[in-house]
Amino acid sequence: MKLKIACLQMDIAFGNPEKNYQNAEKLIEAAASDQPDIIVLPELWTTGYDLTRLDTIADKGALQTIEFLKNAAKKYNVNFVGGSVANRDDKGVKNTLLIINREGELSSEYSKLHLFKLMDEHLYLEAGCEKGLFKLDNHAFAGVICYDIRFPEWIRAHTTEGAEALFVVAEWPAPRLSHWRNLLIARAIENQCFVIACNRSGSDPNNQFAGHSLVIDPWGEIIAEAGADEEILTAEIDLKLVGEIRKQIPIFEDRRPDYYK
Ligand SMILES: NC(=O)CCC(=O)C(=O)O
Repeated sequence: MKLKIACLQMDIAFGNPEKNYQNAEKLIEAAASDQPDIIVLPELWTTGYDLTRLDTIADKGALQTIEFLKNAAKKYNVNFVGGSVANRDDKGVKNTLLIINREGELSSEYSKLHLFKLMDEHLYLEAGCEKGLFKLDNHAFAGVICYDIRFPEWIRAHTTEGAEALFVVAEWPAPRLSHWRNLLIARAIENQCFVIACNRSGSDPNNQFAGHSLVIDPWGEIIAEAGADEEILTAEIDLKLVGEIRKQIPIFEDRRPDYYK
């Protein structure tokens, strides 16, 4: 039930997928030396928020990134919550989270449901329409993307279906660092689940990003927190704690959904 996690809090090169693949390769190799069970990457890690150039830099069908992560998963025997990529198909570009298991298979995908207007996502991206539930090593998890954490009802829709840990991949700007920390802690407490949140570091032409990737337990205690710069944040989580806390304060039994949606 114990899982070792490594969050790659990358500094993302703006609009430069090749440079980002190289950096990710280096960080994955370094993280793998500690034999983690799950490596997590941030949001839009191949392109950053270079949205005006998605026509040329988005990953068609996310195929290049899927191949990249599959190879790394097999090489290092590790699962990936592989961050999100700008994923182009005939209808447009989605912001898609990729889940790759340690056998090197694409186990699941989730496209960001809530588009963030403050960073122009609605002008360049298509929203997803499915939940981010997935399984790795037989454990039930959920994955969401950045702005999604402002929608507690969306996260709840995953934990009522059994998710024991919530993975969040993000490009969260520094001016709202306090929102990032408080929202993530709140999601952990109200859902009695682990929260593993991987943000990026560095800056792009429009934003300075916060870093401060976090691993939070189901009691709302911070187990590990990164600084502002590029780093690999590691932590060990014990999923047994989820059942214990849900038994102690049985909120999922005590809910009154007839009175609220
Ligand atoms: N990339 C994002 O979705 C950013 C969300 C954000 O900054 C917020 O305040 O919410």
